[in-house]
Amino acid sequence: MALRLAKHWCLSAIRSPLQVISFPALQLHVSGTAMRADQKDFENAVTRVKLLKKDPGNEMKLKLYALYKQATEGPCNVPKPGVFNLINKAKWDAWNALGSLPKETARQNYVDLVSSLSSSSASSSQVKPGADKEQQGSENLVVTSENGITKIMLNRPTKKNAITTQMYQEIILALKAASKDDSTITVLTGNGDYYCSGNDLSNFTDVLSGEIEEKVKSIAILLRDFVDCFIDFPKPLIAVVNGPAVGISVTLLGLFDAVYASDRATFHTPFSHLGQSPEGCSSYIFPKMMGPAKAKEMLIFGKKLTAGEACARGLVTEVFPDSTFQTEVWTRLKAYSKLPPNAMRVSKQIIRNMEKEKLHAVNAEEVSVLQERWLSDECINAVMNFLSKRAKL
Ligand SMILES: CCCCC/C=C/C(=O)SCCNC(=O)CCNC(=O)[C@H](O)C(C)(C)COP(=O)(O)OP(=O)(O)OC[C@H]1O[C@@H](n2cnc3c(N)ncnc32)[C@H](O)[C@@H]1OP(=O)(O)O
Repeated sequence: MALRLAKHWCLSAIRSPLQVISFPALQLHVSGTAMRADQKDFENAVTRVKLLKKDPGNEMKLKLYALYKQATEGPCNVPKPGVFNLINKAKWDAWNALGSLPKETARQNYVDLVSSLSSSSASSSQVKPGADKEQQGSENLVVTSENGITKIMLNRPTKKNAITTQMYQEIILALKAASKDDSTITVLTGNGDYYCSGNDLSNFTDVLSGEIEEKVKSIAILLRDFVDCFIDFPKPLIAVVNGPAVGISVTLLGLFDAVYASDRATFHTPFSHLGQSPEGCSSYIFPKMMGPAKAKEMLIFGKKLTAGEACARGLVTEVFPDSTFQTEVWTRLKAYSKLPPNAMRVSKQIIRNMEKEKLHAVNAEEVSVLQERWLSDECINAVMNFLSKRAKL
């Protein structure tokens, strides 16, 4: 089963052609190795290139392009593009420079080159996690505390604040710390034009490297712990929804004590489109909150709501014009933060305690269904489709 899926992921990703966005001169220095790459290694390498998180730069892209063409089509056999067709000329030059390099050698060189790329990006990303735990925040998650308010801000605006696995862990730590700090209320918000685009879909790319079921299991445990933290959070928790919200950032809103939204915000749960199913206790809270018909419109059919519609359905507490959103909301929150903290905690607890057990059970059930979904062809295809369209190479 695992092998079949691994193969499926790899083959599904080989779709978009390589595109080079600039055109530096090219010199090839690719060493061979004793190991011979077979077709499957090559396909795996092609997939890994599409999923690289960091742009490898144009020179590297040209090398990869040339080796790919040589490995799949043999020596350059197309007419040289005109002098003003700069990008295609650079690509042609790169391919042509490989002369009569045999296809097998090109394939091996491509695999080696991708391995060197993947290992250098892995080593640079390993530096962070330890330090982040101590700081309870990082570049992607900024935690500040003042005037009785702890603010947890998603800070990945170029990716629309999509949540990586590291960010899930950091949010868990930040919530645990906030539950014990001196603040009266805790706020979750986003930096930039989006509140959050939901789960970072490249969280699933690790699954490519094998042991699929184990990886999916660890993501499931992470999701369950993450949602549990919201269920158990003891202080007033407020969402300041500064822009569009997608996926898990929407479903979680049912666990907040107040949700303030800019009139620019939208609320979208495209689970069926992604071959997935609802999480964040929304399968239980949304029907209770807005009635089953309206909840199903969102959770099954993926209807995107405006802030006004979300407010009418009880998902949002109040909508503010975007131009005055930050000022109005923060003025309100500062006033709330001066209310007696113990009274607010006790009131929250008495409301939450009625349903806490049920919510934990719902969370466990949702995660278990999702765990199956993540292994389904529907989900795999949808995620690969997004990721391969996104790939810039
Ligand atoms: C622990 C596991 C939990 C699992 C449960 C969670 C489930 C969910 O949350 S499901 C929802 C997942 N999210 C999505 O499906 C949204 C995917 N993104 C989009 O549809 C669009 O990016 C957009 C509508 C959010 C924004 O579109 P647009 O304004 O056109 O901007 P771009 O598409 O160009 O996005 C800019 C940049 O950001 C990257 N990005 C955005 N969202 C995600 C994401 N969810 N995952 C990964 N990357 C994302 C996008 O790829 C662009 O990157 P570059 O191409 O590198 O610039």
